[in-house]
Amino acid sequence: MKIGVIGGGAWGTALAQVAAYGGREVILWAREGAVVESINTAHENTLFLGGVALSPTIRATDDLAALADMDAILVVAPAQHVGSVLAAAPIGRIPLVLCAKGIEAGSKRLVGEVARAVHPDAPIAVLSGPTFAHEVAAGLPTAVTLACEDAELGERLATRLAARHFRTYASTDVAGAEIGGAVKNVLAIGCGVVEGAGLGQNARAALIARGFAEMTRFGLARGALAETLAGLSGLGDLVLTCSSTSSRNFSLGVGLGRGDSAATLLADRRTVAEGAFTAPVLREAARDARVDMPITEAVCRLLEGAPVSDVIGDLLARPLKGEAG
Ligand SMILES: NC(=O)c1ccc[n+]([C@@H]2O[C@H](COP(=O)([O-])OP(=O)(O)OC[C@H]3O[C@@H](n4cnc5c(N)ncnc54)[C@H](O)[C@@H]3O)[C@@H](O)[C@H]2O)c1
Ligand SMILES: O=P(O)(O)OC[C@H](O)CO
Repeated sequence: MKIGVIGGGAWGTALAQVAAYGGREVILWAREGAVVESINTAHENTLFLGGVALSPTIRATDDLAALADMDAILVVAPAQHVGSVLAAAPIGRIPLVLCAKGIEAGSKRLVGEVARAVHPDAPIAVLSGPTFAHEVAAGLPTAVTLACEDAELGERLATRLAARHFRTYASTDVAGAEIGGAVKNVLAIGCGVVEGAGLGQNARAALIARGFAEMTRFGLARGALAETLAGLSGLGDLVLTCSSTSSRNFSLGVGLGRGDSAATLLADRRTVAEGAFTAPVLREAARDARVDMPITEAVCRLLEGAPVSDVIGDLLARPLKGEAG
């Protein structure tokens, strides 16, 4: 099976490394000439995943046409850029495995909806779960959801993309897998704020639990299955991302919690913190669906510059209610 990867950031590179196990050839498209050069000459992505020795069977290119005869393509560009990158790629009927976690600003579309609009003939799958790129690239174990409406194709992709340390669990709930990954990034910013503002570990655990309630309400309203939201791509990834400064979203929140502005924190980064872009559009989508998402609303206010003490005070001052509500 010939596997292509679109996106030469940390996750695209780590997934190329997984796909290359057993000596399989992988072609990775990267936007940056420096990434292409570094992978092809030194077998390392010094810009986004330095220190990891990559398989020599991974070949990098800056030409999307090189992906024209792949059996499957992993799409690992940031969510806001998936539409533009895919529009320039020769996809036709090649199955697309979407690995970005976010919602497109403006259109309010999940990444799968974006891909379907650009390439209506391409089968769509989603790969998502608790996966820090540096751990996966180092061969540490994890497990992910591989969701595809076509169950047979999903099983085939799950089998082909699995490795000894990278377990894939097949599902047919594409929306559920996508919503978990998109929403957890926003909640991770909130948990980072709790850390940065020194609000304690009880507060972080409470925020994870109430955040999961929020993710579930939104997911069910958008047709997701509860078991997907409680699985690897939902709760599993939520717990990971809300617990570690290895998360770009969590660490952005830590900075906000210490009183830095989002503009300052984001200006210093080459890497993507998807939650910062997903939060405002998730708030809009939740309001459209009449789903109450107070933590998402709070994260949006923090990103917009509201003082941490005001936002936390307002969250805590909301009327008490039943836990199931
Ligand atoms: N890094 C991880 O541990 C990890 C794990 C799972 C999922 N993801 C998801 O994978 C996706 C990609 O993240 P990453 O960590 O690989 O990226 P990264 O933060 O390592 O690198 C940034 C990426 O954004 C790309 N980019 C920047 N501007 C662009 C533009 N205008 N058009 C197209 N591409 C542009 C860069 O080329 C680079 O590939 C995100 O949705 C992220 O949430 C990341
Ligand atoms: O660094 P983050 O916050 O983008 O998280 C990376 C992955 O999504 C974790 O599964």
